This record gives sequence, C-alpha cells and structure tokens, in this order.
Amino acid sequence: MTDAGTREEERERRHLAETMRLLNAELERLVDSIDRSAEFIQAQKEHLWEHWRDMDSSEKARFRVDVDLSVAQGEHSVKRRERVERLLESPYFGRVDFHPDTDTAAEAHYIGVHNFSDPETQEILIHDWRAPVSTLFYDFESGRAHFEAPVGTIQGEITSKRQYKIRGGQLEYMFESSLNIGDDVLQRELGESADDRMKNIVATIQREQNAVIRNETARVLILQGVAGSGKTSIALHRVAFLLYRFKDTLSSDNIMILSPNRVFGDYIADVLPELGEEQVSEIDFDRIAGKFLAKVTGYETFSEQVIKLLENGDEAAAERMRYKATPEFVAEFDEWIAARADEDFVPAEVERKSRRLSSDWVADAFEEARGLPIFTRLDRVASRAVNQLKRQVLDRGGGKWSSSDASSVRRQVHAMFPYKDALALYKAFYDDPARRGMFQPLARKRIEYADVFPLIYTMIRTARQEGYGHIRHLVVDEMQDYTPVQYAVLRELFSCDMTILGDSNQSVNPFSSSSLATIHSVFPEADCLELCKSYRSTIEITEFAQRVSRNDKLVPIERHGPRPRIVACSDERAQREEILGVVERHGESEHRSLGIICKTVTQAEALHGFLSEAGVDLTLLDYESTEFTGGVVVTSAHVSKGLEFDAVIVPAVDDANYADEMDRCMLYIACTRAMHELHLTHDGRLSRFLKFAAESAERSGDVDDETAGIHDQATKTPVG
Ligand SMILES: Nc1ncnc2c1ncn2[C@@H]1O[C@H](COP(=O)(O)OP(=O)(O)OP(=O)(O)O)[C@@H](O)[C@H]1O
Repeated sequence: MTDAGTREEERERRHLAETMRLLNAELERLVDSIDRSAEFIQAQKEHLWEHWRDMDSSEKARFRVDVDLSVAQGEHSVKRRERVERLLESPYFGRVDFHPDTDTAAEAHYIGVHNFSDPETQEILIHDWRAPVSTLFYDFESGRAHFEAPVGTIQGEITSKRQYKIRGGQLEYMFESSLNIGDDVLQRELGESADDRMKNIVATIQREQNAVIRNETARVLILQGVAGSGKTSIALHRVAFLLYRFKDTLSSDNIMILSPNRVFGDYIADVLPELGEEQVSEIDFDRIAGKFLAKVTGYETFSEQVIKLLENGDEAAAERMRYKATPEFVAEFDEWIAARADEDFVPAEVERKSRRLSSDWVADAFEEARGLPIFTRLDRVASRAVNQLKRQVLDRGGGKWSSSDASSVRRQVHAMFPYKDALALYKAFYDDPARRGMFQPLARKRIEYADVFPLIYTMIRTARQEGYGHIRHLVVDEMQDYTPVQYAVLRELFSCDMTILGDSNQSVNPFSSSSLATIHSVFPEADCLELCKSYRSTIEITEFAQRVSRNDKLVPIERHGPRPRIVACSDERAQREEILGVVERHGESEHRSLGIICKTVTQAEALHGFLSEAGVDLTLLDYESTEFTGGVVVTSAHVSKGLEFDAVIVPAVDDANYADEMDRCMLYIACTRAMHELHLTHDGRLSRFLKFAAESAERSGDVDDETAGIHDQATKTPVG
C-alpha cells in the first residue's frame, strides 16, 4: 500500500473508532432509559395495586395512561437499542463523497443499515441505505451524479466511493470503488458459505437491482429474473424500502407475502428484522384454498398435483390443467358467469300465507339489484320479498309470521335460479359439449387442483366475499407457478399494489405455468422489469444448468469453482455409497450446507432412511415441513424452490427418472440451488438432459478425478 493509502486507512480506522465510541455511548444511554422505564412501570403498578381502593376512577385512568406511555417509550427505546446493537456489529459498509454544485466542498456520507446521528450535534453520521442520499452509492460511479432530496434534485460530483467490511466492530478490509459497487466485495460475499437463513445484501445491491427496490411509481411491478438473480432478496429489500419511504402511511401489518410454501417462508424470515423492520405476514395459495373451500368440498393440493404428475404422468389430467391455465379460459369463464343471471334466472310468483308477489314484481326487484354478484342479488330479492309479504300478512290481520315463513320465501326466490351454489354453477360450465370431460372430480366430494381456483373464482364472482382489505402491498413469489385464474382471484381479493416475481424457467408444472406475457395480460398496467445476472452459483454450475435448460438472457457472475461432477454407478447400492461418500467429504470441508435434491418426495424419503441408518445427521424437508434447518438436508426439487446450499447432490439422474419436460424443470431447479459445488449421481443410462456432459467428456477424453465433468465411479473412466 502507498503512504497515502496507509494514511487513508489510518484515518478510516480513527473514524470507525469514533463512530463506535458514539454508538457505545448511545447504547449505554438507551439501556439506562429502558431500565428506568421498567422501574417506573413496576413502581406505578405496585402503587396502583396498594392504593387501588383509595383511588377514584379519574385517578386510576391517569395512572393507566402514565403506565401506557412508559410502556410505549420503553418499547421505542428497545427498538432503538436493537438498531444500535446492529450498528455496533457493522456501523456502515459504504461511503460516498459528494460535492453538490451549490457547495464549496465535498462531504463524506457513510452508509449503513440504519440511520445514526450524533446525539449532541444531530449531525447524521450514518445514512440509512434507503435514504435519498444513499442512491449516490448504488447508482453512480465517480463523476456527475444527483439524488432527490426533499427540497428537490441535488446535482453535483462524486469525488470518491469506498466499501468496507466491518465485523464485530473491526475493519476487515476496505476498497476504493469508484466504479460499480465493488466486484471485489461482491465476489467475497458470494464466495462465503450459505447461511441457514437468507441474509440481507444491502452492502452490495447492484444498480439494476436498486432500480427494482426503489421503484415508487409502479402499482404493480412484475419482476422476471433468472435463477439466482436475487429476485427474492430484492423483493424483501423493496418491502423494507417502501416501509421506510412511506413510513407515515404504511406499516408491516399492511404488507403480505404470498410464498410457495412454509419452509421458504421460514428461510426468508430474518431478512426484514435484519433490516430493522417487523416481519410481515405470509400466506400461500393452499391457505387461501382452505379458507374458501373448507365447508364446500374436498380438494387436491398443489403438491399432490405435482406428485401425481411426476409419479404417474396422467395425460388426461395434464390436458385438463392446460385447458384451465390460459387467459382465454378466464375470459370465456367470465363471460359465461356474467351471462347466467340474464339467461338462467326465471322470475316467478312468490306465495306465502295466501299473499302473493307477482313474477313482474320479482323481475323488477331482480333488475334493481343488477350489479351485485348473482347469489348476493338473489339474497337481496329474497329479503325484499320476505319484508313485503311479512308486512302484508301482519298489516292485514293475516296471522303470524315465523322464521319458517321467511325461509319458504327465500327458498322460492332461490329456486328461480337453477344452481343452488357456486359449486353447482361451476360444474354446469362443463355441461357444454365443447367442454365435456374437462371437469373430472377425484371422488364424490373431492375436486382436482386444476378446479380449485376456478371454483374459488366462481365463489368470488357470484357472492360477496371477505377480502384482505387491510393489505396495501402484496408480494407474490414464484409467479410462474400460478395460473391466470389464480391471478384473477388475487385481483379480486387484494385490491392493492403488488410486486410479482419469478422465473419462467423454474416452473414446477409446465402444464399450468404462466409466462411473463400471460401475467402481464392479467395486469396490463404493470411495469415489467428483468434481472439477467445470476449471482448464486459459480460460473461452472451456472453454465452446466444452462445446458439443462437454456435461457439466452442469463449472464453468469464471474466466480469460479469446481466443475459439476456426474458419477456413474454400477447399481443402486453403489450409488447410495457414492452419495454417502460425498456427504462424508462435505462434513470435512469448509462448507456448511448440503442439499440432496431428489426428483420426488418419495425418493427423498427413501434416501433419508438410508442415510439416517448410515449415521448421517440430516433433515428431511417435505410438504409438511415448516422450518429450514441448514446442515445436511434431503428434499425434493419442488420443496427446494427458492432455497440454496453450498453444495448440492442430485441423485438418480438416469434417463428413466428424468425423461420429460416436467422432469427437466425439476432437474434445472435442483442444479440451480447449488452455490459452490454440484454432484450428480446415477446408475443406468444417463438422463437425456445431461447428454451434453457425456458428449463433452468423450470429446475431451476427460478422466481426471477433480476436474472431470463426468466419470465412472468404479473405473474413473469417462462415461457416455
Ligand atoms: N447484489 C447482491 N449481493 C450479494 N449477493 C447477492 C446479490 N444479489 C443476489 N445475491 C445472492 O444471490 C443468491 C440468490 O438470491 P435469491 O435467492 O434472492 O435469488 P432468486 O432470483 O430469488 O433465486 P431463485 O429464483 O433461483 O430461487 C442469494 O445468495 C443472494 O444473497
């Protein structure tokens, strides 16, 4: 390092020491204030307890207000203390020196996970990464730059940019990064071992990612991103940004994440708290289905559908799914439902206790309720008829009016519409000869998954339903796995802003997945953004996965590691031994997590049994799991969606197991979960989707153990 460099580093160390001193002083003050609040609350409670009988009601009320105030103050201080503690671990990660055109000199702005001001001077010592000035750090290189301050756009010049890695309050390294957010720092971050939980990436957010995070104008934002492009991370950082930007009107209670399963929900659970925000609530489509259908019908779940397709390959079922998975289906179905009231409602006379309402009266009442969903409309007509007849009976001395009279009138009105409920109406849609066979119940009271959301949509379109009115922003992850009718349901239930993200290459069910264009057709007003750079895996793993399922837009990050290995084994037993060997070697390596990703949960269960008996300490993740544990995990490709591991083993990559398009999707998902190492094993003929590896091994005569792409487990000779 040059003398100037050493002097600069010295200066930075002094700055860090001074910041730590101020943070420690603040921590002390907060701890003191929390203790005092606690003591005060305790004393007040004791006083209240002892003098309860002697106090009048206004005195008691005053006491309660005092206690409530102290509790609120205490809670506020606890939150602040948590923030200061986080800052003490790592006060800041970046610095940008900016010289506004209107000022005489540049000023250094340090950027961290939270704001922190000098308690005495109120000078901002650390800017929250979400503050307007922090955009300078993320969006600009050295030279001309600007940011939006409350007073307007500030133009100026960036004279220097730096990045730091501070851990436990100690400066580990710093970089001058006048260009992009330092590749050096990014490389180091990406090269680290996977955590048990998704972590925040505030220090290395890239410019194109920042554009997604800070987009304030889109009501609906659709983000298509290749595997490992940071979509999920970005969506969570976006939530944190919106909570900061609109803190007066938006709180974590107003935000919901629709995630693919509970394991994934658990995996991402730490990101928002790490960013100083409360965790937001979560939901998934299975829970929405449960809420609507619990009392209506039994139904197949999404995972059961995936299992059915993977294990049995039911072409007729696939055909039904395909039919119900298009925007045309929603349009046709919408039109059909809308026509039912006019075409199928037949007004008739209503009679009770010799009093009558003519069919014209009924027709008028029905017409007046136009605009309401059909079953709500029928209820409205029935209520009016009940009131009318009741009045006639009572006014004209016709006797008593009981609840059974009211029920009879309601029944008569509802009988004018040939369908008793949404389920009957939905089934009737398939009476049309052109659609016959497209509805196939699994049992008398159990419908296929492909019918679950069309039925829920029918319920929403035909009767008023309770939505999620308090939600003001919905994040939808794995968008490609949801059909247009599911989006139609979301539209009805959530009339709020949305961030919708996913990757069309990672569909778990190609018969009912949605492309970006399809989703855009459901939300024509949406802004569509794309992330093409892939950060998770080494270039060797990314290129390998690309050959399983190509996406020409994908740009891998330049980070190297060992080439993926495909190991051919003589039989099933030898394959299990090979897997055991990889697991044991993993235990001795510097890597932490290992995912053994099978095609199906049934295969994962069998392998879990074998490895447990062999003494491996591991966890099985299946559709019932709710927690992500890290360490050695056995799971299926479907359950592994959204997760990542230092090393991944994909067992049974033979041609019988990975043969059709759906299998290809599963193989792609499994391979793209790996950050640093990827191993694939098989006995029998290699899957057609991996033929490229056999061919390239043949071409290169590649037999070397460590670098070989593919080799025979017994002979170490190339396979192909
Ligand atoms: N700017 C970044 N700085 C550091 N790490 C990043 C950055 N962007 C993404 N990553 C890392 O890349 C990995 C993938 O991120 P994430 O899981 O959010 O991607 P994804 O697009 O949702 O992936 P997939 O669709 O394959 O599940 C994570 O380890 C994340 O921390």
